[in-house]
Amino acid sequence: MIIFKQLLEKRKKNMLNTILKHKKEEILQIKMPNDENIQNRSFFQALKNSNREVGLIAEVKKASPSKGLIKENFQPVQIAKEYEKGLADCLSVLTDERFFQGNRDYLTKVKKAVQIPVLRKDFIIEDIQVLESKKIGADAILLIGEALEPSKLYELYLSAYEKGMDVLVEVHSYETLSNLLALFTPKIIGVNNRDLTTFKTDIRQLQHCVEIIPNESIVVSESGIHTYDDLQVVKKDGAEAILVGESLMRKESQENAIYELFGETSHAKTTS
Ligand SMILES: O=C(O)c1ccccc1NCC(=O)[C@H](O)[C@H](O)COP(=O)(O)O
Repeated sequence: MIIFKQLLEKRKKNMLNTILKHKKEEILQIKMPNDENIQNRSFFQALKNSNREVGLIAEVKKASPSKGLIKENFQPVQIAKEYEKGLADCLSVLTDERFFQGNRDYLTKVKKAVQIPVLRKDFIIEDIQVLESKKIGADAILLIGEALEPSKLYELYLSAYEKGMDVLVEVHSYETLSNLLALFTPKIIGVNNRDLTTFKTDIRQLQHCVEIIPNESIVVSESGIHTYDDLQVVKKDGAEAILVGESLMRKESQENAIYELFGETSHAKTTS
């Protein structure tokens, strides 16, 4: 039993590396899709002018390495439409197939079915994936500080903006953030409450980073946000937006799940 637990821990510890190793192989097989040519939407502006005091990026997430299968009978377009009805500001769609049971076609279908901006949630490490993201209709991509050298991340960041997409620059640690800020100021900074090497999640992670985040960057708190009380905690720590997947996905109605998370009883636009 102890050996089994140790093996499980070891496997979890290496998860980010395992994913990145697989991505490097996957990139060699990318078949560039036809250009979907769907009109670009500003992810940044949608968060800046959010429907609520704290903006919401609602994630379309079937499964994850830490939780396994999250949503049986997964219908990405239906979920996305419900999120939009619930006044999510933006959507995040997981496109990684191996570890999250996502698909790049899900993103394209979702983008065509809703009016709000869509983030491609994947592990982007090479420019070819940035181009691919644009072609499938992404309005924004995720770049992970713990997965990339700062200079590489900046190169991909510039490439995304050149192509008309926004970037959610995600970090977990103060150190990663501080190294990136020495190079440039991302327009949108996400602090992931989940350590991607151990899966340990602490919704107070933002408090370690917030003091060095420049005023002009939008601050997003990501992962592990389940309740209205969690939302109050991250808001108090400085979150201007949240990225939520699992807790919304596990509910029967994604629309009602949003109201519940924000402590709302009705479909009211609550920005003052
Ligand atoms: O979710 C995971 O298990 C995971 C494991 C390894 C790398 C990334 C992972 N998740 C990506 C995310 O950042 C989350 O999907 C996102 O922030 C939403 O988190 P949650 O609300 O906890 O589903």
